Amino acid sequence: MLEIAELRKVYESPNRSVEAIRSLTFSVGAGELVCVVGPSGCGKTTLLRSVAGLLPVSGGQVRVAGVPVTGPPPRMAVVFQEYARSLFPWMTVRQNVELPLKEKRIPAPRRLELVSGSLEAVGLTDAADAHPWQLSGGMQQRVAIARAVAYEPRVLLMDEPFAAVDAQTRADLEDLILALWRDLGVTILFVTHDIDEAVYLGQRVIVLSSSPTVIMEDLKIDLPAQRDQLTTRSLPRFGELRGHIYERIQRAREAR
Ligand SMILES: Nc1ncnc2c1ncn2[C@@H]1O[C@H](COP(=O)(O)OP(=O)(O)OP(=O)(O)O)[C@@H](O)[C@H]1O
Repeated sequence: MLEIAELRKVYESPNRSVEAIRSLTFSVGAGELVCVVGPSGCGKTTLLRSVAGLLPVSGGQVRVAGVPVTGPPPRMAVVFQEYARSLFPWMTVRQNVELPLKEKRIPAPRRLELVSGSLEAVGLTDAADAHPWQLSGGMQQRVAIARAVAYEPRVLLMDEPFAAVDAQTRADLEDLILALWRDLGVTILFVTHDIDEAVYLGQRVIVLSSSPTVIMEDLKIDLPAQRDQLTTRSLPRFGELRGHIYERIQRAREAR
């Protein structure tokens, strides 16, 4: 579904050039959930924005379902960390979720169906007529997730989506993503700086080096497919995988 081939990104400005990504090559199969971790500033957001077609790349190519990305690809949705900035405060929850569907020119009856279905999936049916600023941070992020889900994406990109919520809400949102992923069969590329979160969610975890970035490791997470916060996180294998990734990232930081 996603092919990233020798992706390179250099940010050029008149007095400075920053080589954010040197060369990245990996792919994500249809229906896979792959997490990306790496030291701060290693280019995780740059990678995601390149895949989303929001940033011109300096070299290499990104393909979605075989088609080279030159702008935002169809049927791709992105959830960012800053939910407060990604929702329109003057619109209700329902209107926020509906907006991209209007832009996609989906007929009104189908829009209603998709909006109700996705609000129900994230447990926000009762908040449909509230405004984002009347909701907690975790609820606002669920609105952003509902908006992405209503769009019926085949690829969902998530950029540290839970970094700004408290630990309990974060665990709930992680489980929400796992449930949606299983139900919808969507392909997910999930960027996080939280190693535990990457191991808990991912079928694979890609570990990036410090900038200029290359892949340090592409690790299969051989934990049972059925995951839950208590059992999965207390498995000895969970600890081993976490320790292994932690050590790789430490090494990446020291090599800077
Ligand atoms: N618009 C820009 N212009 C110039 N340099 C940039 C720009 N955006 C990012 N960079 C640089 O590219 C590198 C990668 O940044 P990026 O935000 O992609 O990293 P990140 O891994 O997402 O960081 P973090 O984990 O701290 O969120 C950094 O050195 C950053 O300073």
